[in-house]
Amino acid sequence: MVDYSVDRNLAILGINNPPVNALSFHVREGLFNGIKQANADRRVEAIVITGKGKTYCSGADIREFSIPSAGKGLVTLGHRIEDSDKPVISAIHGNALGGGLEIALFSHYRVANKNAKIGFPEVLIGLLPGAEGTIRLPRVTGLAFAMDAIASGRRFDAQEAHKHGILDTICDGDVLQEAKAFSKKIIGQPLDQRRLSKTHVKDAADVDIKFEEALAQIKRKYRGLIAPILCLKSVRNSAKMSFDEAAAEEMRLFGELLTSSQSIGLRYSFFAERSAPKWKLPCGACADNTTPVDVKTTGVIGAGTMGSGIAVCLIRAGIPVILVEKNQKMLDQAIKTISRILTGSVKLNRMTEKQREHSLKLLKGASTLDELAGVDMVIEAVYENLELKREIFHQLDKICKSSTLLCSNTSTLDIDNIASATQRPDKVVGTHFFAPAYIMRLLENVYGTKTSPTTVATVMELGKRIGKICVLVKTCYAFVANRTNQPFGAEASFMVEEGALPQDVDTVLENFGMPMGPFKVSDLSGIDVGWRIRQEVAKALGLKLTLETRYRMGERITTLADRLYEMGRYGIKTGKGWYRYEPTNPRKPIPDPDVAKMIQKHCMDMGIERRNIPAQEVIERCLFSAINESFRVLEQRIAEKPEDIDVIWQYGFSFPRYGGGPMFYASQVGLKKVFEKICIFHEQFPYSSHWVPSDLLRKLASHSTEIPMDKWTQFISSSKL
Ligand SMILES: CCCCCCC/C=C/C(=O)SCCNC(=O)CCNC(=O)[C@H](O)C(C)(C)COP(=O)(O)OP(=O)(O)OC[C@H]1O[C@@H](n2cnc3c(N)ncnc32)[C@H](O)[C@@H]1OP(=O)(O)O
Repeated sequence: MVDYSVDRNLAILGINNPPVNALSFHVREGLFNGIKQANADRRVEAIVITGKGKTYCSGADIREFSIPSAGKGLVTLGHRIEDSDKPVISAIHGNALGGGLEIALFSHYRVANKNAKIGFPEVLIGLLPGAEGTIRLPRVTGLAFAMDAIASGRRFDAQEAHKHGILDTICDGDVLQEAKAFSKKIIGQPLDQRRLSKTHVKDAADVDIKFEEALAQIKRKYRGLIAPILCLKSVRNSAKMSFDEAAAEEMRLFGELLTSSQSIGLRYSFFAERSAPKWKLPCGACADNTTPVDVKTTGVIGAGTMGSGIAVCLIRAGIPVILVEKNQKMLDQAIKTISRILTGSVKLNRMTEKQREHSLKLLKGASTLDELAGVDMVIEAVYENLELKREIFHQLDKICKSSTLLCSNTSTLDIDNIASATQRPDKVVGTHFFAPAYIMRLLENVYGTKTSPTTVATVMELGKRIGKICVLVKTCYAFVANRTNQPFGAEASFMVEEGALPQDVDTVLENFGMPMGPFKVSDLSGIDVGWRIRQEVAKALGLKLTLETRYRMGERITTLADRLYEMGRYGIKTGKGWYRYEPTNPRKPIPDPDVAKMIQKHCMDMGIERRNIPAQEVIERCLFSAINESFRVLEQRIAEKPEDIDVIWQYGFSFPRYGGGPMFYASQVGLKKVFEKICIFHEQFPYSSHWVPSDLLRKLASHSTEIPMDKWTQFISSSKL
């Protein structure tokens, strides 16, 4: 794990732990022994720590944090490095992150390649740089930089690190050669001033002001998160306490964070996000054994909000788009909107003006499908109507070259049904983007019964190219995202009917960690949008909708949202929805007594007795109903693994990252407790089929011990299939 070699008067310790050279136990041991050996070796005058392969070191092994001896030995190793009688130079290329940067700060000198990335990302997994990082960095850079870097977790480049004194030199080429040349200048120089534990924080006198400034910013930016605050406190200690006292306190704070539920959730989320792109089909095809085809040109059908947003994603990533819209006025409007979105990106420094111009050149408007004959991939984004989509796919099948992939941005409709309108069902797939498509990171890719592995590989790869987090799911009504979110929204509305007000439900869920409650989301996305979908579904089922009912086809429903629609309250766009909005601050929701009156009248008319709904009930009914549906989705193999569902909730519905997602939340509450509560709600609300307990959940909950998440799906084959 650490290769030891001697090159003339230099000992080279090469960290060799692919893929990211994490500081796992054997790496720490190897470095410790290497330093010892080099100090005992008469030939050696200086020691270089470097990384084999693509990177120097990306930090502690995050998986080891779940075992009791987490990170033990890193500080001991660090002290061994700093105390070395022979100078130690860290030669950095690729990444020096977290514990990797700490090893560099224990070293006496640091040289780096100009492309290296440096940082303390621990806060992103709910921790702080607990191997004296919060005590050492301010001694090098001063307090303001250290507070910002440690509490934000951002990665910065070698130039910035050099400017702030973290790096002694940066080079263009091979960093090991640079370290060798550098060693000639420093061999024989006294080391004491190079040992950061012997130095002081230069701007210590300003610590209180800087702390208060940074704290105010952190509280605004990272609402509800503990780690950024403890990061700041530990940096403050570096200026107020002796080195040893601050280091001891840092270790205590690290221990507190390590066992915090936020860090446990964030560490889970780190790996869940990385597991999502590792798709697998029932036939055995998977990401590792399937090659995607190269997509050079694309077409997008429909220049509405979704189509325009998807076009932005593609052209921004350098992929040409033909945007087809038969209504010329809409097409012109969409092209203007796309241009405006890209101008916004320039203003936010997310792209340069030159990149914006280049992207816009990749966009071509067209009025007929014939223009799509030669493209490699088409994404249809017309409104949610099965017959319309089938007709479009039928035509595309005749127009497009035989290799063209045909994708639908449907959010609910069966992919098999759409694919059966073509002679190429193997090349038909769902690509479900989330609004606004150019902002939301999730792409829910949906395979049908006949979708080929190559088609799946291609949409997964395309998603990655355009910067999305892709999750693959199997076709069914509403797929995973909307299907598991539906009961969550339904229960929120039922509770308003039973006694809560929209703002009560929103506040509880926001306190839980959702950035916006469901009623604020509904106002943002448009009450008319939901209304139109309900009308379409009713039309397809041949149903006549009425406001004066509580049941439809044996299921409990609520017509509260339809009543708002009838009142012309479409949400933010009309200045009124579940809330009201002042023209002076059109995005700020204000609880509206008119809505409360409407709700009360509705309840009176429908004979519903209102009651107080406790906060705990709001959380349990919203989340447990979604969890129950999620277990069904797993059971039916619509989602391959629980992590996929959680990633969908994080990136599609902004579930707090530290909460993991509904499945992780269920694992933390305990499946037995979740199951028992679901059974109670099922008894209480017999007309909501989302409360019928999932068989898989029942099976898992019946075990005497909690079954870990990675074993959940094993219980499907042994029971139902
Ligand atoms: C008293 C005790 C005191 C102890 C104090 C300890 C203080 C130190 C704490 C730390 O160092 S915490 C870790 C800090 N480092 C990070 O958070 C880095 C996390 N990794 C990344 O940001 C990225 O992985 C990367 C390094 C930028 C590389 O990105 P890339 O896109 O190239 O690859 P990935 O797909 O993300 O990763 C590849 C592979 O590697 C796994 N992995 C990455 N980093 C770690 C890690 N630090 N520990 C364990 N595993 C890691 C990642 O999960 C991927 O593997 P698979 O999941 O695909 O199997």
